[in-house]
Amino acid sequence: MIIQKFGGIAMQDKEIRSKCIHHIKDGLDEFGTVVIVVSAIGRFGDPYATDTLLQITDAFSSSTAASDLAASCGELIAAAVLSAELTEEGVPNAILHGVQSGIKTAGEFGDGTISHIDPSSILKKLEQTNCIIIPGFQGINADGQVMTLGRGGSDLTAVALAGALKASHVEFFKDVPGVMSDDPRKVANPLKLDFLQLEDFLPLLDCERPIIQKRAALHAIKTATPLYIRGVASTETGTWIKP
Ligand SMILES: Nc1ncnc2c1ncn2[C@@H]1O[C@H](COP(=O)(O)OP(=O)(O)O)[C@@H](O)[C@H]1O
Ligand SMILES: N[C@@H](CC(=O)OP(=O)(O)O)C(=O)O
Repeated sequence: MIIQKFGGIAMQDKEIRSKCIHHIKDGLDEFGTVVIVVSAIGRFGDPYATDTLLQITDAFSSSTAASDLAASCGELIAAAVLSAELTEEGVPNAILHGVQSGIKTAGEFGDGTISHIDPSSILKKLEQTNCIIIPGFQGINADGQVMTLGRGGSDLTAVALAGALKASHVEFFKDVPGVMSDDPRKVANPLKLDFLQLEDFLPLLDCERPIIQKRAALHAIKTATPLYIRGVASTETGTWIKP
């Protein structure tokens, strides 16, 4: 089993999502079972992007619980869209969201942590289908409320699920071909790295827009989970990051 994570850019439109579906089919062929984690579609200005949802009303500053519930809907919509498009392409799949995913959270709204994952519902569903979609960035707290996991939190969802489900690794699909020696938006012609130790990856995440959430990388160190970061639009070899 592997985990595949598709972020907001990889989910941006149907054309790019068809490339995601190609990677999912490849994952199913090679590894038999794929658990997919999706982020909200697009970036600010796109109708269901996280930053768009967070600005529906300035009253969200008065209720972080309400703000989290609204923000979580972006990933729910993304899961529904990808599920329908996979079905259209002949790939049977199921969505598990909210309490069904077994992801329990603690901490503050807007910046929750995963306290525990009960994998039983996912494992039960995997007896019926080998392709499951989990909306990233969210879990359910001890009071049964939806809580989000901090910006970039779908990465943490993916890595934490890998640990709980004993997946062999997590594949991240990006608008860059892999991890570069520097952010290509900031530095011209950075080198693509083929291999990194998880510890050596951490300093590359100390920037304004890291390639994955730092908390997700720290979780991968804790659970010794290998990560593979690759371009969504190509079959070019990406970057392996291993314990
Ligand atoms: N060292 C790096 N190598 C490659 N990309 C990097 C690096 N550091 C930061 N980035 C940025 O990460 C972006 C991809 O991450 P992001 O857009 O957050 O993906 P996602 O939507 O999948 O979470 C790239 O467009 C790039 O600007
Ligand atoms: N959609 C959330 C969670 C996330 O991880 O998104 P992305 O994978 O697009 O960075 C955010 O914008 O913070």
